[in-house]
Amino acid sequence: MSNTLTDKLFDDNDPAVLDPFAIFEEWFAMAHQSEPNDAHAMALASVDDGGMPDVRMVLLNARDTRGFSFFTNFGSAKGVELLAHPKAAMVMHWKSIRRQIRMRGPVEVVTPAEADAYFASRPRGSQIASAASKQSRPLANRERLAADVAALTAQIGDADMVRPEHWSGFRLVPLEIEFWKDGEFRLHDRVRYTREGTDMPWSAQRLYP
Ligand SMILES: Cc1cc2nc3c(=O)[nH]c(=O)nc-3n(C[C@H](O)[C@H](O)[C@H](O)COP(=O)(O)O)c2cc1C
Ligand SMILES: Cc1ncc(COP(=O)(O)O)c(CN)c1O
Repeated sequence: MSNTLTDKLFDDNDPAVLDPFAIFEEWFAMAHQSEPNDAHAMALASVDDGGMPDVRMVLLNARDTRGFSFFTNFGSAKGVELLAHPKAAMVMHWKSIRRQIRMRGPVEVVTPAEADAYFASRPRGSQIASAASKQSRPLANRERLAADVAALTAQIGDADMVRPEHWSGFRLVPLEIEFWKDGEFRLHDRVRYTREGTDMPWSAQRLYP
């Protein structure tokens, strides 16, 4: 008899509703053991003013009982899209364990203190890069980027790098979390957790693969 959360998740004889954040942690820990790199990479989807979906990879940074955060340039395509339409979907797929987790829900901007703390933890080179890069806007050539980085580096000297206003984080607050585990002949296991709001209880539903 084994009793991982995953066993319970897919046990039809035990209808207990689990904490999906805890299941996430179990899978995420497994992924960290087996993925060659970036187990915390996720595809993040947003939508533009025309309703056209957009997607790109970001790194999952902080996570807690509120939700799942990532950091970026707020003038980037994703920044502009999420500020205008603060809802997102994300998916993580770990090839090494053949599992997928997807989530959807509203996004909120992290607090300045949270953004400052994460920014301060990054290597100085990354701090300077995110201040120098006008992410997602046209760049004439690579030389221009190098010159911008060099100018900023000289300007700062030995001073601490302060987080630029345009660089912060979003937190995806999931109202849906789906767990998918590969099965033989495409007969996968899927269970979707949903809740009506952040203060509402989760319910779970198995889905056809
Ligand atoms: C594995 C991986 C992780 C990435 N993580 C981030 C990230 O955390 N934040 C970020 O702004 N861009 C990240 N990027 C770059 C984005 O995928 C994307 O190129 C950039 O943010 C611009 O996207 P946008 O034009 O849709 O805003 C990452 C790319 C890869 C491949
Ligand atoms: C442009 C950009 N910004 C931010 C990140 C997130 O990583 P970190 O905060 O560790 O630099 C990445 C990761 N690839 C990135 O490419």
